[in-house]
Amino acid sequence: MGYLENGTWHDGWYDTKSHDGKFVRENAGFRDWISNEDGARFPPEPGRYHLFVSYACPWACRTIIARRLKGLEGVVGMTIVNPYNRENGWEFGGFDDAGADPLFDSRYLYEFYQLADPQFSGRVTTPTLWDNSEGTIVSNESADILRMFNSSFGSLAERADLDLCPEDLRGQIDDWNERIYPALNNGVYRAGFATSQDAYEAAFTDVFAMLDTLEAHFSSSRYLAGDRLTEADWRLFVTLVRFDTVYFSHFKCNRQRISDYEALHGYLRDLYQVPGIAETVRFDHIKAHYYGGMLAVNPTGIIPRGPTLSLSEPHGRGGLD
Ligand SMILES: N[C@@H](CCC(=O)N[C@@H](CS)C(=O)NCC(=O)O)C(=O)O
Repeated sequence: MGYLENGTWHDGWYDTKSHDGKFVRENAGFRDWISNEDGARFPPEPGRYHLFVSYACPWACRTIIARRLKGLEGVVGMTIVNPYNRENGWEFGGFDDAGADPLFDSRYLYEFYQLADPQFSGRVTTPTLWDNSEGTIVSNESADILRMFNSSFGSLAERADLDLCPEDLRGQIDDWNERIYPALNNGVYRAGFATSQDAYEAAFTDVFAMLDTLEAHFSSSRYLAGDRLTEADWRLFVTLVRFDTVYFSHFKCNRQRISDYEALHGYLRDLYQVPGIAETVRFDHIKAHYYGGMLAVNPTGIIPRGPTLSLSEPHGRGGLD
């Protein structure tokens, strides 16, 4: 884990000291947009863009899921990085299904950031969306990449008809996203990376208040917004699916497991069983990354064997609206 400063790599953990022990996530360094509008700098083109992702990373998995569901696999290339993220950050190869760099044969993901901006200062994160034509990074913000994959590729997407962010549900989707991101998606990280008791407890309270809210919602509704799966569900799914294996123990979010919540657990299984999704959930990468890579949180690097999950059991949610 580290960062670039004026284009030079430094090994280093997050600075919580200057925030009273709180973990504060940095904004993404690249936030351009693939667009089908006339004259766009980054127009949709088959084979032009490449996605660098970690199967361990919930933010990256949002984009893996969108690429999969939209049928963009033949249009946007993808390389899985090694899950450990140690002193040189994200690295190519050396783990089951982690690929070599297909473009420049580099060793580390930070080399792409140096190519995009030789003076770049900031963190090197997954997902990273690379543009082969300009030789630069379009975006390393998953929320934006998710929206680009949903709507910027038009008929290049095999499932151009599938809209993960339909106009009539946009307000509800944005509202859920704005509530779930700080309290839960990032809340588990705020709990796990806190270096003061107060910061940890505030995050813990937010995480379980949100899970309780969601449990009540899913007791009578099948999905977050309307009667369809939307982007808001997939953004939530990537956190829920890691919860019992990682966030409960490693990040100390241990009031309850998702499997202790009846409706949330059914909802999680419902989404896990959507065709194509289970393959995006790689617990070998997830455990290696969190337990084996975050030595500031787990200094021995020991990877726990459990827990046993039941994500493929019947979800029983077909009767809900
Ligand atoms: N806002 C970013 C956050 C991405 C992010 O923080 N990814 C983590 C992996 S789960 C990462 O690459 N961390 C490396 C670092 O912070 O140095 C997004 O949603 O795309």
